[in-house]
Amino acid sequence: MKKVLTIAGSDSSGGAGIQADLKTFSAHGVFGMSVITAVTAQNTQGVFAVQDISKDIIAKQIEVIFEDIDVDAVKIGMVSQIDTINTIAEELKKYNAKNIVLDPVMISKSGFDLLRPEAKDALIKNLLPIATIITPNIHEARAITGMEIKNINDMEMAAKAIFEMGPKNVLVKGGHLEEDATDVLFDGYEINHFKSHRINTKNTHGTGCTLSSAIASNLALGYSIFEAVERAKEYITVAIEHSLSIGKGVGPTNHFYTLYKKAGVLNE
Ligand SMILES: Nc1ncnc2c1ncn2[C@@H]1O[C@H](COP(=O)(O)OP(=O)(O)O)[C@@H](O)[C@H]1O
Ligand SMILES: Cc1ncc(COP(=O)(O)OP(=O)(O)O)c(N)n1
Repeated sequence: MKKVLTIAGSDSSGGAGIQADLKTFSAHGVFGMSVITAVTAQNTQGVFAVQDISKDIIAKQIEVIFEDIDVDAVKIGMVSQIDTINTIAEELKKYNAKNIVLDPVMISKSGFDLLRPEAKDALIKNLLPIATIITPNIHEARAITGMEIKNINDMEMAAKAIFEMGPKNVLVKGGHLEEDATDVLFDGYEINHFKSHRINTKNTHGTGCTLSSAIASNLALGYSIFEAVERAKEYITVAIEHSLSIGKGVGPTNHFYTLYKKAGVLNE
């Protein structure tokens, strides 16, 4: 069985972060493992508190996994602060980790800083260059490049600018634009678009976490970058189409639809 590690924060309400990642891994039939970087007190209405985990225990979690288990892919999500970022970069380099999917989480949909503003430069300098693929949303692509992004053409320009910072592939996600939900992939040679219709729902909590974990799962399973993104886009589209009205705010994506549909035991 392929083994995939998520290095990310915990979302107490289960819609984003580590919890979304592990659900996505299971739905892809890969074995999920986790290194927790921070614990958030969060629900569908917002993020209310964060406790960062110390760099020593983050390093130890990574070390004991890599010393024991062959890791086929790594997804990096919420990294919170400078110490955490530098520790993750050092450890992943030490173990020559492969198939690294970096979701450069910065601000939650409710407006909470999941990355401290002063840590942005460390993320760009130390995590971008080790990423097999980075998956910024429009806001994150703007923060990384300083460019205005208002349409697909701007997304393409931003993807090319981020590529120059070191990652092997860049996927700029279009979930926050108003037209169709088109994501733009640049692999250093060509641009590809992954387009779906915009689904009219308020329940989009954890979409970025789900997409990046699906890409990591597909890379672990041996798909190329193009195929991994294509399959992940199909997965997130179904997960949003059948998203769940759980809680009073922005509900989560649905990982069970794909899983149970495959098993023929769908119980909506
Ligand atoms: N309303 C929507 N309809 C269809 N796809 C969406 C919608 N919102 C987001 N997506 C897709 O979900 C994925 C995550 O995108 P996005 O919401 O931009 O990321 P993030 O959660 O990091 O802000 C992308 O593939 C995007 O195109
Ligand atoms: C612990 C944790 N990690 C990441 C996020 C961000 O999730 P994302 O899918 O980018 O979108 P929203 O959660 O902001 O809807 C998070 N909220 N919590």
